[in-house]
Amino acid sequence: MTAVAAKRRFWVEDGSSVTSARGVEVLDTPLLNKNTAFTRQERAELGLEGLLPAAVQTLEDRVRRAYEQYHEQPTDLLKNVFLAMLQDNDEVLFYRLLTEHLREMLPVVYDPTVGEAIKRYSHEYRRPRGVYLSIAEPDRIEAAFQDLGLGAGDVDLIVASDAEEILGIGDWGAGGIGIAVGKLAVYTAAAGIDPGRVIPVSLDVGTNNEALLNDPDYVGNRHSRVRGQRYDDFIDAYVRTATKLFPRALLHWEDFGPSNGRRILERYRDRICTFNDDMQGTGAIVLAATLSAARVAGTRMRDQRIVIFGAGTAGVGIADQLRDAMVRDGLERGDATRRIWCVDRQGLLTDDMTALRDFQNPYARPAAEARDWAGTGGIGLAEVVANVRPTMLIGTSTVHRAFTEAIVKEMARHVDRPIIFPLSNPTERIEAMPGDLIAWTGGRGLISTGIPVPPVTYKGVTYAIGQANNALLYPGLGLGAVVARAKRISDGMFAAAADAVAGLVSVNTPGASLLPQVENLRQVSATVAVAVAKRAAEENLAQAPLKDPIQQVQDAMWQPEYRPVRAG
Ligand SMILES: NC(=O)c1ccc[n+]([C@@H]2O[C@H](COP(=O)([O-])OP(=O)(O)OC[C@H]3O[C@@H](n4cnc5c(N)ncnc54)[C@H](O)[C@@H]3O)[C@@H](O)[C@H]2O)c1
Ligand SMILES: O=C(O)C[C@H](O)C(=O)O
Ligand SMILES: [Mg+2]
Repeated sequence: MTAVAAKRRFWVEDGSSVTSARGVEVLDTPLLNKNTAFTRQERAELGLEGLLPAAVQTLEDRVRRAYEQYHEQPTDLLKNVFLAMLQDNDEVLFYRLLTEHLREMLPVVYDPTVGEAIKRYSHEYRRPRGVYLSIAEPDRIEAAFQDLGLGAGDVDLIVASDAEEILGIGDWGAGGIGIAVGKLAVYTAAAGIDPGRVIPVSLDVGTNNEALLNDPDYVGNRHSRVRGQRYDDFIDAYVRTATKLFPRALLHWEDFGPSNGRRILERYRDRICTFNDDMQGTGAIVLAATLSAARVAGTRMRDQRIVIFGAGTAGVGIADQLRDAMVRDGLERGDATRRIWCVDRQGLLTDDMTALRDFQNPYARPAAEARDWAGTGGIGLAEVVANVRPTMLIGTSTVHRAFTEAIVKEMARHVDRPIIFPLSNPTERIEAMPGDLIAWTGGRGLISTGIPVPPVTYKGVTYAIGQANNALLYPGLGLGAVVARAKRISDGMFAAAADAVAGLVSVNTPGASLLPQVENLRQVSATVAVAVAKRAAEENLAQAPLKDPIQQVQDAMWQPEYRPVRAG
């Protein structure tokens, strides 16, 4: 039985969990199990007396021991596996430990170690978590969800991935469930989304990763990726079934390939409550970091000249939100678009190129503009930077070390405070390390990264590097949507979320971070949630009354505490 399937074994009444389970079944239900923290009375009532050692311990005792055991794990991957086992055994303990040590453990549960765990998924596999939907059996989708035993009002959030572009590490097939599980752990740790009301989903449409196809241990469908009508019908069957069975659920899309991510979002965004995290969550957190950077630089949004390296799902998602922010700052849409230059594998995207993706087209530059820019190898990033003299350089390319010393120094020659965001994840994909960027710009660079990095000291100033990762944004967005019971997720809700994050940052001291610190993730998420819920109400998208959004958001946050358990 999966961890999620076990949920139907209990319900909550007056702050207590009431369960029909007895004995080992209680210990096997992660959201019910308190292990040595069950009281004598609970042990008697639930048939646990012979099954536990004598001591009755507290959650604090259990956290202390789990923290010691965590430190006995020799590698980050084994720490990740240890935490997954804890989550499958005692979810309250897992979340309490994670919440108390967020800065230390977020990189293990989430980016960057989650990437390694996904690569190793079939080998480290111990037990299932979530719902695994197979393209071979689209008519079994409903039955698969029903196996969870959850009712129509029981689910707030579903995170689904087809795993075609996991972080910057490509196609990892069935292992992609790991990104859905990781994102959901962050939703709970950061925003108090109730872990009993969420579902991680693997949409297994095959994989083009030959190492997996030839790995005897691989646990997913062993064929190449299905595309075209069959793929679309499968996604459609997932959306229809999930929204029919769980009409209150927000559908979050994660790590789809560029040919599908945007298409899927465009098809459903005006019909159901849904968003794509890589495009929209990323766009909004990068906008927040940009607003802070512009404050430090003393410049306006409308005056930025922006080069985006890697015009895929995330890169163009960022372009869209920066363009919209320039429009809000007074530019015409066309003029705002013209302040953005996108560079991809084929170099600068220009309007004479025939193979551009639909979503890249709006950003294609007139070919005539760049006629004289070509160096020996065409119009690459170096030529674009030299000619555009950008104020901002954003990396979403997955190309490690693409931001070379020569390119960065050239950029820094023409602008006082160069804004440089190497956003590719995980660590082995990042376009440049912050220490180098600070040194190459003589401390003038305004830097933010997707992975967590330690502060950099340069010439006596310590630079805190804010993590421009969508983890600072989507948990609060989700919580705000849940509290407002939003019908849709609008562009306005992302803009409100970005403003809320930027509003929490004080950039007055030299070297200050452009984004709030990860330790403050719960506060950040609560603030974002309030802003998102209010915006939903203003746009008539809220289905729940919002009398006191600040209190409503607080009340909605699940806390990692043991509840009393009664036999029922
Ligand atoms: N910090 C964040 O919150 C965040 C959010 C989303 C994605 N990302 C990261 O951004 C990266 C891209 O993710 P995505 O979902 O957009 O993937 P994607 O596959 O949709 O886009 C990557 C783009 O980079 C281009 N590219 C690849 N090699 C290139 C090269 N040599 N030169 C120029 N362009 C090249 C690809 O053609 C593609 O258009 C990943 O590393 C991912 O982890 C970070
Ligand atoms: O998962 C992350 O760390 C951020 C982002 O969604 C990504 O795909 O890289
Ligand atoms: Mg992602």
